Amino acid sequence: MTELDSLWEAIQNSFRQDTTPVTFDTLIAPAKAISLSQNQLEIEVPTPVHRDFWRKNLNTQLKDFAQRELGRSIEPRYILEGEFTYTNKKDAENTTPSFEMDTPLNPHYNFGTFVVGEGNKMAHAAAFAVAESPGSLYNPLFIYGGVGLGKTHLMEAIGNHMLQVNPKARVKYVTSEDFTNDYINAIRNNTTEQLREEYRNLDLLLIDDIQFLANKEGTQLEFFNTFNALHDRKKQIVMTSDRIPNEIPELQDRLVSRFRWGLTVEITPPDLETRIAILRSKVEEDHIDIGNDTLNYIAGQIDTNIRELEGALTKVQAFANLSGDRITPSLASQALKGLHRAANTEITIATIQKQVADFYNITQSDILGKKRVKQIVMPRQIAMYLSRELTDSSLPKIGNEFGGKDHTTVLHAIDKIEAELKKDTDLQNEITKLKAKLRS
Ligand SMILES: Nc1ncnc2c1ncn2[C@@H]1O[C@H](COP(=O)(O)OP(=O)(O)OP(=O)(O)O)[C@@H](O)[C@H]1O
Repeated sequence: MTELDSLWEAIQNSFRQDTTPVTFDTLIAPAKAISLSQNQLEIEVPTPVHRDFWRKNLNTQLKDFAQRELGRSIEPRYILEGEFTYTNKKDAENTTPSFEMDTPLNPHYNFGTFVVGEGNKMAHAAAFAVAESPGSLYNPLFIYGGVGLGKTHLMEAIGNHMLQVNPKARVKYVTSEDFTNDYINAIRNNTTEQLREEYRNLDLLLIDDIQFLANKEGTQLEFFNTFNALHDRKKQIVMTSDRIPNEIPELQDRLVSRFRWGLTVEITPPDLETRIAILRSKVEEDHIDIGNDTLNYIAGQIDTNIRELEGALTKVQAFANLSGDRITPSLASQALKGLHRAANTEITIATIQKQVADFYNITQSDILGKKRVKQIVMPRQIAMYLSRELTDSSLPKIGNEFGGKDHTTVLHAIDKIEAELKKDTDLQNEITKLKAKLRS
């Protein structure tokens, strides 16, 4: 008989004497010891109910019995039958659960390198205030806006600032997908307690792209609990998203309402001056010799996404390096030919309204107006739906551009069209045609 077998037999006997036969037969006997190391005993249980029961009601006794038998203390670990474990999967031996590997902050993402302009000044001020007094001013801070507008930059700047003031601060940056994966791995590896401990002992949690929690109920619950634990202890939470909390589909109301406890700020696309200033700060930082006229030209080409703006600058530089020519507006224009075309075909809400109005033989002012007749209501809803699909605009912005309508009206329109599209093939064809026209 191995040490493991004799230990388990002794433990089972002790439990048999200490509990009722029913409890023993239903909850204790089905558990099996599967491995024993210096300080860990792995026990396989058939269902999560068994696992919970062992953890809650039998853990202390189990440790006492084992200590008595072995003369040393061991930590029990419960594994669901058939579940993945590190010890029985050789190839996973060197894998540590991902939540132990903090994503390091990008040192470039700090307040010093962030150019403040009209579209981001409120978000910048809020982020800075939070970095200066974490946990007390705006908690959570929720930053939302379109793609590539500096949300992650600002969020990480808060983390970098906090670490500068206190290098020992526990700061964690994750995307909501990382959070989901951490959670799934923890369930699979039976390490949810460690995961919780790790997240709930942070000083600052930065969670990026929170919209990806949509439809993930279990993760939302875990996040809800993490949120509460941090918030109760006045630890700062910062989130980013491409939209406001109540526009995130299938996000539980209790999360939405908690996200509103702090401050929600929007970042909107930068105006021309800010785009030029961003480019200028980048060329200064990288010591690139490039004149203002060229910077103005590049900034004029890309107006919605700062990542693309930076990409355009890199493209122009690469083009100049290859050709050996000086960087001028005309060289930039050659380098950005493809981009230029893309910028020209960018779809705006106004173009959508016009195309939809033409398509259904109504006027653009019908689309913007309030008439409730069917021939107008449906095209109006289609135009709202397409605005959401084909532009980066938020619901409030769309509402605004449709004659100052409330964002809930827009949301209702989108839901309505989505529902119709599932069953109405004529509508499907019409929308396909409209999209093709808009993209041509
Ligand atoms: N105001 C700014 N000043 C300087 N650089 C900026 C500014 N805003 C954005 N950037 C730069 O633009 C790039 C994209 O920014 P970032 O990744 O923060 O955008 P995002 O809003 O998080 O995008 P996504 O929605 O794709 O996650 C980064 O390199 C960032 O440093």
